[in-house]
Amino acid sequence: MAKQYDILCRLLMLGDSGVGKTCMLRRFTESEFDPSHISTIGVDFKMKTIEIDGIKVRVQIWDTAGQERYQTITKQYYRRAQGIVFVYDITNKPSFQHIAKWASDVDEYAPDKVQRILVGNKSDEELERQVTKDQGNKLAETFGMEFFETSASTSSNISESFTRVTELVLQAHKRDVDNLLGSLDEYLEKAALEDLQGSQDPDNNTPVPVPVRRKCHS
Ligand SMILES: Nc1nc2c(ncn2[C@@H]2O[C@H](COP(=O)(O)OP(=O)(O)OP(=O)(O)O)[C@@H](O)[C@H]2O)c(=O)[nH]1
Repeated sequence: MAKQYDILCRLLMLGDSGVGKTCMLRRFTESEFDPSHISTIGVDFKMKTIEIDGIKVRVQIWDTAGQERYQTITKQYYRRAQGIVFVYDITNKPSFQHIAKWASDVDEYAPDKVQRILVGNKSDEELERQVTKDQGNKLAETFGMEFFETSASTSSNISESFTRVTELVLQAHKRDVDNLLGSLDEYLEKAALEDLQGSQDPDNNTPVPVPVRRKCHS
């Protein structure tokens, strides 16, 4: 059985209801866009495997409900997040103003090492724009985050933003990743050696074990 991925990373999407979190996630994982708005209840997640610097990363992305009434549930997911995608809607100023609140919740409930990016979604709706790109950039700078404008509708910057936050997570966990890859190399060398020895011994029928799935932090 071929190894399917090297590392698992957990991302969390946060932002007001209707900013397009579910659509962004579906665009990234399924290359689809559904214009209807069915509010997420509590949390949901989707997975996608991407390759970064030769490492196969299984990205598990948690999509949270933006509605206030689910906040008690969704906050329970902050603790295990390694990366956060804060999303606002460029055609909805209040959703932009609320980013500060989402960010302060993350400060309170997420691990210190958590990586964050800021995303202004619905960039295809230029005529309806209420938040300028410059305002987005400045807010991101204030919080020390990288900034993207995306469109789940046209797919603009969707893959780039999810890939970037995953890269930031890998960088933040670099030592863990190096250790994992180091032990994988050792393991493969050992397995190859055993395989070679086995092939020289006609009585040796031992199967070569397959690397198991591992996570990128404890
Ligand atoms: N024009 C445009 N519309 C979008 C885009 N992304 C999402 N929408 C629309 O915005 C609405 C809300 O999208 P959702 O993805 O359901 O929003 P959400 O943030 O997941 O909402 P909650 O689950 O309630 O938190 C839907 O009607 C989408 O069609 C986009 O990039 N461009």
